[in-house]
Amino acid sequence: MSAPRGHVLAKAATLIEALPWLERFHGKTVVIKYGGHAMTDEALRRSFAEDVVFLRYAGLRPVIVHGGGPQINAALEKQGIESSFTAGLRVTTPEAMEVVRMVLVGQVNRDVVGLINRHGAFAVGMSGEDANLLTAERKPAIVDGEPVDIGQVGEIVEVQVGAVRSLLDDARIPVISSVARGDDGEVYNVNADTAAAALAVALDAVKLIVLTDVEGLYADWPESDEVIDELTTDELAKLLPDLSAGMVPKMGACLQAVRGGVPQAHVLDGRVPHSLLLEVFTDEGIGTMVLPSRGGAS
Ligand SMILES: Nc1ncnc2c1ncn2[C@@H]1O[C@H](COP(=O)(O)OP(=O)(O)O)[C@@H](O)[C@H]1O
Ligand SMILES: CC(=O)N[C@@H](CCC(=O)OP(=O)(O)O)C(=O)O
Repeated sequence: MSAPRGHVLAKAATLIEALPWLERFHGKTVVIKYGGHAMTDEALRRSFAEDVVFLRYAGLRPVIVHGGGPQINAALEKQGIESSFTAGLRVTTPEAMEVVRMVLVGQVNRDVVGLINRHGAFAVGMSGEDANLLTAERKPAIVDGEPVDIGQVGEIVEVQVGAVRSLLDDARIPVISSVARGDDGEVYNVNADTAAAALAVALDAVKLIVLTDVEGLYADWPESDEVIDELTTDELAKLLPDLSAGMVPKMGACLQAVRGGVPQAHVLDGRVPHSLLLEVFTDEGIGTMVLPSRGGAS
Protein backbone atom coordinates (compact mmCIF):
# COMPACT_ATOMS: atom_id res chain seq x y z
CA MET A 1 0.00 0.00 0.00
CA SER A 2 1.40 3.43 -0.92
CA ALA A 3 1.71 6.15 1.76
CA PRO A 4 -1.13 8.71 1.81
CA ARG A 5 -0.33 11.88 -0.12
CA GLY A 6 0.42 15.17 1.62
CA HIS A 7 -2.86 16.85 0.81
CA VAL A 8 -4.81 13.89 2.22
CA LEU A 9 -2.81 14.09 5.45
CA ALA A 10 -3.44 17.84 5.57
CA LYS A 11 -7.19 17.19 5.31
CA ALA A 12 -7.00 14.68 8.16
CA ALA A 13 -5.00 17.20 10.21
CA THR A 14 -7.67 19.84 9.63
CA LEU A 15 -10.41 17.46 10.68
CA ILE A 16 -8.61 16.27 13.80
CA GLU A 17 -7.80 19.86 14.79
CA ALA A 18 -11.53 20.19 15.40
CA LEU A 19 -11.62 17.36 17.97
CA PRO A 20 -10.84 19.37 21.14
CA TRP A 21 -13.42 21.97 20.12
CA LEU A 22 -16.01 19.29 19.34
CA GLU A 23 -15.39 17.79 22.79
CA ARG A 24 -15.63 21.17 24.45
CA PHE A 25 -18.72 22.50 22.69
CA HIS A 26 -20.82 19.36 22.21
CA GLY A 27 -24.33 19.97 23.56
CA LYS A 28 -23.53 23.63 24.27
CA THR A 29 -25.54 26.63 23.14
CA VAL A 30 -23.93 29.25 20.90
CA VAL A 31 -25.75 32.49 20.12
CA ILE A 32 -24.91 33.92 16.70
CA LYS A 33 -25.83 37.48 15.76
CA TYR A 34 -26.19 37.67 11.99
CA GLY A 35 -25.90 41.35 11.07
CA GLY A 36 -27.79 42.96 8.22
CA HIS A 37 -24.50 43.99 6.59
CA ALA A 38 -23.25 40.39 6.64
CA MET A 39 -26.24 39.06 4.67
CA THR A 40 -26.01 40.99 1.43
CA ASP A 41 -23.99 38.59 -0.75
CA GLU A 42 -25.73 35.39 -1.94
CA ALA A 43 -22.63 33.15 -1.79
CA LEU A 44 -21.89 34.36 1.76
CA ARG A 45 -25.49 33.81 2.79
CA ARG A 46 -25.18 30.21 1.61
CA SER A 47 -21.90 29.68 3.46
CA PHE A 48 -23.45 31.16 6.62
CA ALA A 49 -26.33 28.65 6.42
CA GLU A 50 -23.89 25.79 5.81
CA ASP A 51 -21.87 26.78 8.87
CA VAL A 52 -24.95 26.96 11.09
CA VAL A 53 -26.18 23.54 9.93
CA PHE A 54 -22.65 22.16 10.35
CA LEU A 55 -22.62 23.39 13.97
CA ARG A 56 -25.96 21.71 14.54
CA TYR A 57 -24.77 18.37 13.05
CA ALA A 58 -21.59 18.66 15.13
CA GLY A 59 -23.78 18.59 18.25
CA LEU A 60 -23.87 22.28 19.20
CA ARG A 61 -27.10 24.16 19.79
CA PRO A 62 -26.94 27.27 17.58
CA VAL A 63 -29.41 30.12 18.14
CA ILE A 64 -29.54 32.85 15.49
CA VAL A 65 -30.47 36.45 16.26
CA HIS A 66 -30.61 38.43 13.05
CA GLY A 67 -30.36 42.13 12.29
CA GLY A 68 -31.53 43.92 9.20
CA GLY A 69 -30.48 47.56 9.49
CA PRO A 70 -29.72 48.06 5.77
CA GLN A 71 -32.91 46.22 4.78
CA ILE A 72 -34.95 48.49 7.10
CA ASN A 73 -33.23 51.56 5.63
CA ALA A 74 -34.22 50.44 2.11
CA ALA A 75 -37.85 49.84 3.10
CA LEU A 76 -38.13 53.19 4.93
CA GLU A 77 -36.63 55.01 1.97
CA LYS A 78 -39.05 53.29 -0.41
CA GLN A 79 -41.93 54.52 1.71
CA GLY A 80 -40.48 58.02 1.98
CA ILE A 81 -40.01 57.80 5.75
CA GLU A 82 -36.96 59.64 7.05
CA SER A 83 -34.72 57.77 9.42
CA SER A 84 -31.72 58.67 11.57
CA PHE A 85 -29.51 57.08 14.21
CA THR A 86 -28.54 58.43 17.61
CA ALA A 87 -25.70 56.70 19.48
CA GLY A 88 -25.96 53.76 17.03
CA LEU A 89 -29.71 53.28 17.60
CA ARG A 90 -32.47 54.00 15.09
CA VAL A 91 -34.78 56.85 16.09
CA THR A 92 -38.05 54.90 15.83
CA THR A 93 -41.33 56.74 15.33
CA PRO A 94 -44.57 54.69 15.47
CA GLU A 95 -44.67 54.88 11.65
CA ALA A 96 -41.07 53.61 11.38
CA MET A 97 -41.79 50.87 13.95
CA GLU A 98 -44.38 49.35 11.63
CA VAL A 99 -41.76 49.10 8.89
CA VAL A 100 -39.08 47.77 11.29
CA ARG A 101 -41.41 44.99 12.44
CA MET A 102 -42.55 44.15 8.92
CA VAL A 103 -39.00 43.96 7.57
CA LEU A 104 -37.41 42.09 10.48
CA VAL A 105 -40.20 39.61 11.25
CA GLY A 106 -41.89 39.35 7.86
CA GLN A 107 -38.93 39.54 5.51
CA VAL A 108 -35.45 39.05 6.97
CA ASN A 109 -36.52 36.37 9.44
CA ARG A 110 -38.25 34.43 6.64
CA ASP A 111 -35.18 34.73 4.42
CA VAL A 112 -32.81 33.41 7.10
CA VAL A 113 -35.18 30.54 7.97
CA GLY A 114 -35.46 29.63 4.28
CA LEU A 115 -31.70 29.74 3.82
CA ILE A 116 -31.04 27.32 6.67
CA ASN A 117 -33.93 25.03 5.76
CA ARG A 118 -32.47 24.30 2.33
CA HIS A 119 -30.49 21.77 4.40
CA GLY A 120 -33.41 20.19 6.25
CA ALA A 121 -36.23 21.04 8.64
CA PHE A 122 -34.10 22.86 11.21
CA ALA A 123 -34.91 26.55 11.46
CA VAL A 124 -37.98 27.92 13.23
CA GLY A 125 -38.51 31.68 13.12
CA MET A 126 -39.64 33.69 16.12
CA SER A 127 -40.12 37.34 16.94
CA GLY A 128 -39.03 38.45 20.40
CA GLU A 129 -42.75 39.05 20.96
CA ASP A 130 -43.52 35.31 20.65
CA ALA A 131 -44.12 33.47 23.93
CA ASN A 132 -42.97 36.70 25.66
CA LEU A 133 -39.40 35.88 24.72
CA LEU A 134 -38.25 39.51 24.95
CA THR A 135 -39.90 42.17 27.10
CA ALA A 136 -38.58 45.71 26.75
CA GLU A 137 -39.06 49.18 28.19
CA ARG A 138 -38.63 52.46 26.35
CA LYS A 139 -35.00 53.46 26.44
CA PRO A 140 -33.53 56.88 25.75
CA ALA A 141 -30.16 57.17 24.02
CA ILE A 142 -27.39 58.73 26.05
CA VAL A 143 -25.66 61.59 24.25
CA ASP A 144 -22.91 63.47 26.12
CA GLY A 145 -24.20 61.92 29.31
CA GLU A 146 -27.75 63.21 28.74
CA PRO A 147 -30.81 61.04 27.91
CA VAL A 148 -32.34 61.78 24.47
CA ASP A 149 -35.74 60.38 23.46
CA ILE A 150 -35.44 58.14 20.38
CA GLY A 151 -39.00 56.83 20.21
CA GLN A 152 -40.02 53.18 20.32
CA VAL A 153 -36.54 51.82 21.06
CA GLY A 154 -36.50 49.26 23.80
CA GLU A 155 -34.15 48.09 26.49
CA ILE A 156 -34.68 44.44 27.37
CA VAL A 157 -35.89 44.00 30.93
CA GLU A 158 -36.97 40.35 30.84
CA VAL A 159 -36.13 37.26 28.77
CA GLN A 160 -38.31 34.14 28.90
CA VAL A 161 -36.37 31.43 27.10
CA GLY A 162 -38.82 28.55 27.54
CA ALA A 163 -39.92 28.47 23.90
CA VAL A 164 -36.32 28.70 22.66
CA ARG A 165 -35.21 25.87 24.94
CA SER A 166 -38.10 23.70 23.70
CA LEU A 167 -37.00 24.27 20.11
CA LEU A 168 -33.39 23.45 20.98
CA ASP A 169 -34.45 20.30 22.80
CA ASP A 170 -36.35 19.38 19.65
CA ALA A 171 -33.05 19.77 17.71
CA ARG A 172 -34.31 22.88 15.89
CA ILE A 173 -32.42 26.08 15.16
CA PRO A 174 -34.30 29.11 16.54
CA VAL A 175 -34.04 32.23 14.34
CA ILE A 176 -35.03 35.30 16.33
CA SER A 177 -35.99 38.86 15.30
CA SER A 178 -35.06 41.64 17.70
CA VAL A 179 -38.56 43.03 18.17
CA ALA A 180 -39.81 43.03 21.76
CA ARG A 181 -43.12 43.40 23.51
CA GLY A 182 -43.69 45.87 26.33
CA ASP A 183 -45.83 45.42 29.43
CA ASP A 184 -47.36 48.74 28.32
CA GLY A 185 -48.80 47.11 25.16
CA GLU A 186 -46.21 48.75 22.87
CA VAL A 187 -43.90 46.97 20.45
CA TYR A 188 -40.23 47.95 20.70
CA ASN A 189 -37.34 48.07 18.28
CA VAL A 190 -34.31 46.51 19.96
CA ASN A 191 -30.83 46.63 18.49
CA ALA A 192 -30.06 43.08 17.36
CA ASP A 193 -26.62 43.00 19.02
CA THR A 194 -28.23 43.90 22.34
CA ALA A 195 -30.95 41.28 21.89
CA ALA A 196 -28.34 38.63 21.07
CA ALA A 197 -26.39 39.45 24.23
CA ALA A 198 -29.48 39.24 26.44
CA LEU A 199 -30.37 35.87 24.90
CA ALA A 200 -26.81 34.54 25.26
CA VAL A 201 -26.91 35.36 28.98
CA ALA A 202 -30.39 33.92 29.52
CA LEU A 203 -29.54 30.72 27.62
CA ASP A 204 -26.18 30.20 29.43
CA ALA A 205 -24.47 30.20 26.05
CA VAL A 206 -20.77 29.26 25.85
CA LYS A 207 -20.22 31.93 23.22
CA LEU A 208 -21.77 34.97 21.66
CA ILE A 209 -20.61 35.38 18.06
CA VAL A 210 -21.39 38.64 16.27
CA LEU A 211 -21.02 38.53 12.48
CA THR A 212 -20.53 41.89 10.84
CA ASP A 213 -18.83 43.55 7.86
CA VAL A 214 -15.47 44.46 9.37
CA GLU A 215 -12.56 42.25 10.48
CA GLY A 216 -13.21 42.98 14.13
CA LEU A 217 -12.82 45.93 16.44
CA TYR A 218 -10.33 48.37 14.92
CA ALA A 219 -7.97 49.91 17.46
CA ASP A 220 -8.03 53.34 15.88
CA TRP A 221 -10.86 53.45 13.37
CA PRO A 222 -11.01 55.04 10.80
CA GLU A 223 -7.31 56.01 11.01
CA SER A 224 -5.99 52.43 10.89
CA ASP A 225 -7.30 48.93 10.23
CA GLU A 226 -5.31 47.24 12.96
CA VAL A 227 -7.68 44.78 14.63
CA ILE A 228 -7.71 44.21 18.38
CA ASP A 229 -7.47 40.39 18.68
CA GLU A 230 -8.42 40.07 22.29
CA LEU A 231 -9.48 42.30 25.14
CA THR A 232 -10.94 41.95 28.62
CA THR A 233 -14.23 43.37 29.79
CA ASP A 234 -12.41 46.02 31.87
CA GLU A 235 -10.38 47.09 28.84
CA LEU A 236 -13.51 47.16 26.69
CA ALA A 237 -15.45 49.18 29.28
CA LYS A 238 -12.68 51.83 29.11
CA LEU A 239 -12.76 51.91 25.29
CA LEU A 240 -16.54 51.95 24.91
CA PRO A 241 -17.17 55.71 25.41
CA ASP A 242 -14.71 56.53 22.60
CA LEU A 243 -16.06 54.11 19.98
CA SER A 244 -17.97 55.43 16.99
CA ALA A 245 -21.66 54.84 16.52
CA GLY A 246 -21.96 51.46 14.70
CA MET A 247 -19.63 49.72 17.12
CA VAL A 248 -21.21 51.04 20.32
CA PRO A 249 -24.20 48.62 20.53
CA LYS A 250 -22.01 45.80 19.19
CA MET A 251 -19.19 46.11 21.72
CA GLY A 252 -21.68 47.06 24.44
CA ALA A 253 -23.42 43.75 23.70
CA CYS A 254 -20.16 41.80 24.00
CA LEU A 255 -19.48 43.53 27.33
CA GLN A 256 -22.98 42.83 28.60
CA ALA A 257 -22.78 39.15 27.56
CA VAL A 258 -19.39 38.43 29.16
CA ARG A 259 -20.23 40.40 32.31
CA GLY A 260 -23.46 38.39 32.41
CA GLY A 261 -21.51 35.12 32.52
CA VAL A 262 -20.99 34.15 28.86
CA PRO A 263 -17.35 32.94 28.83
CA GLN A 264 -16.42 34.64 25.54
CA ALA A 265 -17.84 36.97 22.92
CA HIS A 266 -16.47 37.39 19.39
CA VAL A 267 -16.90 39.95 16.65
CA LEU A 268 -16.18 38.25 13.31
CA ASP A 269 -16.00 39.32 9.69
CA GLY A 270 -19.11 37.92 8.01
CA ARG A 271 -17.51 38.69 4.63
CA VAL A 272 -15.01 35.86 5.13
CA PRO A 273 -16.59 32.59 3.92
CA HIS A 274 -17.01 30.09 6.77
CA SER A 275 -15.71 32.52 9.41
CA LEU A 276 -18.09 30.86 11.89
CA LEU A 277 -16.53 27.42 11.38
CA LEU A 278 -13.03 28.84 11.55
CA GLU A 279 -13.86 30.52 14.84
CA VAL A 280 -15.52 27.55 16.52
CA PHE A 281 -13.45 24.61 15.24
CA THR A 282 -9.92 25.80 14.53
CA ASP A 283 -6.98 27.27 16.39
CA GLU A 284 -7.03 30.35 14.15
CA GLY A 285 -7.72 33.46 16.14
CA ILE A 286 -9.98 35.55 13.93
CA GLY A 287 -11.82 38.75 14.68
CA THR A 288 -11.96 40.27 18.16
CA MET A 289 -12.51 38.18 21.28
CA VAL A 290 -13.81 39.60 24.57
CA LEU A 291 -12.92 37.68 27.72
CA PRO A 292 -13.73 38.23 31.41
CA SER A 293 -11.24 40.35 33.32
CA ARG A 294 -9.19 38.45 35.88
CA GLY A 295 -10.85 37.95 39.21
CA GLY A 296 -14.32 37.00 38.01
CA ALA A 297 -16.85 37.21 35.22
CA SER A 298 -16.59 40.97 34.90
N1 LIG B 1 -13.66 50.82 16.05
C1 LIG B 1 -14.35 50.29 15.03
N2 LIG B 1 -14.00 49.06 14.57
C2 LIG B 1 -14.68 48.49 13.56
N3 LIG B 1 -15.74 49.06 12.94
C3 LIG B 1 -16.15 50.29 13.34
C4 LIG B 1 -15.48 50.95 14.42
N4 LIG B 1 -16.12 52.09 14.64
C5 LIG B 1 -17.14 52.17 13.76
N5 LIG B 1 -17.18 51.09 12.95
C6 LIG B 1 -18.20 50.86 11.92
O1 LIG B 1 -19.21 50.00 12.45
C7 LIG B 1 -19.74 49.20 11.37
C8 LIG B 1 -20.42 47.94 11.91
O2 LIG B 1 -21.62 48.26 12.60
P1 LIG B 1 -23.07 48.10 11.90
O3 LIG B 1 -23.08 48.92 10.65
O4 LIG B 1 -24.09 48.39 12.93
O5 LIG B 1 -23.04 46.54 11.45
P2 LIG B 1 -24.12 45.33 11.49
O6 LIG B 1 -25.15 45.59 10.45
O7 LIG B 1 -23.28 44.14 11.20
O8 LIG B 1 -24.69 45.28 12.89
C9 LIG B 1 -18.51 48.93 10.52
O9 LIG B 1 -18.85 48.66 9.18
C10 LIG B 1 -17.69 50.22 10.63
O10 LIG B 1 -18.02 51.08 9.58
C1 LIG C 1 -32.87 50.20 17.82
C2 LIG C 1 -32.21 49.78 16.55
O1 LIG C 1 -31.29 50.47 16.10
N1 LIG C 1 -32.66 48.67 15.96
C3 LIG C 1 -32.13 48.14 14.74
C4 LIG C 1 -32.63 46.70 14.60
C5 LIG C 1 -31.98 45.93 13.47
C6 LIG C 1 -30.49 45.73 13.69
O2 LIG C 1 -29.93 45.85 14.77
O3 LIG C 1 -29.83 45.38 12.53
P1 LIG C 1 -28.25 45.28 12.29
O4 LIG C 1 -27.70 44.31 13.26
O5 LIG C 1 -28.17 44.82 10.88
O6 LIG C 1 -27.66 46.66 12.48
C7 LIG C 1 -32.59 49.00 13.52
O7 LIG C 1 -33.68 49.53 13.54
O8 LIG C 1 -31.80 49.06 12.56
